[in-house]
Parts: sequence; structure tokens; C-alpha cells
Amino acid sequence: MSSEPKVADILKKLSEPVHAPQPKREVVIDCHIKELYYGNFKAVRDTHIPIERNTITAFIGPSGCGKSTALRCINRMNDLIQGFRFEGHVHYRGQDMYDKKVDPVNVRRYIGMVFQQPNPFHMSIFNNVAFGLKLNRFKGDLHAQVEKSLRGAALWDEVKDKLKASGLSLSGGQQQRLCIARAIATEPEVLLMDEPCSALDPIATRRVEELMIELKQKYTIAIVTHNLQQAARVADKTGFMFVDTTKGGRTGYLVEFDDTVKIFRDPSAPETQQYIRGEFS
Ligand SMILES: Nc1ncnc2c1ncn2[C@@H]1O[C@H](COP(=O)(O)OP(=O)(O)OP(=O)(O)O)[C@@H](O)[C@H]1O
Repeated sequence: MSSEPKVADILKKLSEPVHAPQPKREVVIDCHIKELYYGNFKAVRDTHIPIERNTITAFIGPSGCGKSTALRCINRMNDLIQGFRFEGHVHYRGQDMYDKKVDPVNVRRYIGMVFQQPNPFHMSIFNNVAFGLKLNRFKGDLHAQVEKSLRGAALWDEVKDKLKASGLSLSGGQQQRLCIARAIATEPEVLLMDEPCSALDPIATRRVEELMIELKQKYTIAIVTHNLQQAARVADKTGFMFVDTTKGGRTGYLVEFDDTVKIFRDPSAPETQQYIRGEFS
């Protein structure tokens, strides 16, 4: 049985007054974006997010404030975008992920990613999970590792009798859990999730949220979400980003970063307070 709190406990906690801050844990990722550009467009500035081990960190804020950009910076997914340039650093266990000697493919081996739309490959359920393992020339027992990953993503019982069926034959929620199984198969330490529930119905969303809470016992998770209730339900830490429109720009920046309970119950900045209250979107 999991000793982690369930969603209902978290909601209860959020309705209680804010007491002492959560104890600090080891920082696994230290992401500091001084300035980030797409071509001449300054998309993000002054955003510093320390991500602590075995926690869920949420990025929230209005559309276009740079949440996905900041998340993609962490495992160098932005490198694939033409014109991307950034000043700052991303340290993973003290090592600079943007050091010239670091291979971005290797970065993604340790820092996996799950996307907004479930995107299983056009292959069997088994091969979807085995794909990254084969790519990395996995030397162990492939079947055992696939089963372990599917169990880890709380999907094993639903698919164990049809591992040869196409990954695309699953429901949307199952497909997203298959993508999570694929992401954890190579045993990354960190999982980045960009709006992982936005294409799912409320029941599948709740299932994935419960799964995230289970997964944080083993992984460190960072998530982008538009859904404030989701951030409140699952995240330990939350960063609120906003858009600076002064000087004719539209540059996202971090307004505040704190324990989720503090952000939702007693935020420091008026912008955060207004956003949480739904005074602007
Ligand atoms: N590939 C790209 N090329 C150019 N500009 C981009 C690119 N991706 C994002 N941007 C711009 O960077 C800014 C931040 O975008 P980003 O998608 O990170 O924001 P977001 O907060 O995740 O938005 P949303 O909540 O709408 O998904 C936006 O102004 C966006 O138009």
C-alpha cells in the first residue's frame, strides 16, 4: 500500500491554513533562465526553478507565459527549434546540461518527457514500451522490464492479455499511461509532463493524477498545467509565470515559486492572487 497522500487528502490539506513551509529536499534540477529567445523574440526571462527530489513541481500561468518553453528547456527539447537561444543554466545533479560536451540524447535518457497528446507509436503495446530499451541496447530481461514499466504506469492489468495489440487500439487515458510506461521504461530520474491530461476525460485525468502521485515516490516530476485544480491536487511546489507586456514585448517570467499550499492559500504577489482567484486568464 502506498503511504503517499491521495487526492482527497491533498484537497483537504489545501483547505487548511498555511503553517510552516514544507521541509527542503535535495535539488535535482536547478533551472535558471536569464533570457530565452526564439529568433529575435524574447520568450522568457528571469525564471529560476529549483526542482526537488521525489516531488511534483507545477508550472502554472496564462497562455503564452512560457510554461512549456521553460519545461522543454530542462531536457533540451528546445534545441530542436530553429532560432532557439538561451542564457542561463540547467544543472542536473550539479552538471550543466548545456555544456558542449553533453549529448542532448543522453540528457533525455535521464530526463524523460510525456506530451499533451498521447502519442503511442504505430506498433504493439509491448514494442511501444520496449522501443527505448532496444534503442539503448538494454542488456537485461526485456519482457520483465516491459512488465515492470506497464505496472509502474498502472496499465499492466488492463493490457497483459493483449500485448501484441496496437498501442493505438487503447483508450485515450490508456494511451497516455502507455506513454508514461514508455517514458519510465529506461528508468529516467526525472519526468517532465506537458499538459498530460488536457486531452483526457475527467475519469482518465483523475487516474493519471493518482498515478503521478504514486510515481513521485520513485521519480522527480515537473508538470505544466492549465488546470489550477490539478496543480493544487498533485503538486508539492508551484511556480506561477506571467507575461510582461511593457515595452511592447510579450515576455514570460516567473512571478513566484513556493509550496503549492502557499501559492494557493497565501500568495505573495498580487498577480498570483488575481490569477488564482480567476480575475484574469
Ligand atoms: N517554436 C516556437 N517558435 C517561436 N515562438 C515560440 C515557439 N514556441 C513558443 N513560442 C512562443 O513563446 C512564448 C511562450 O510559449 P509557450 O508555449 O512556452 O507558452 P505556454 O505558457 O506554455 O503557453 P500555453 O499555455 O498557451 O501552452 C509564446 O509567445 C509562444 O508564441
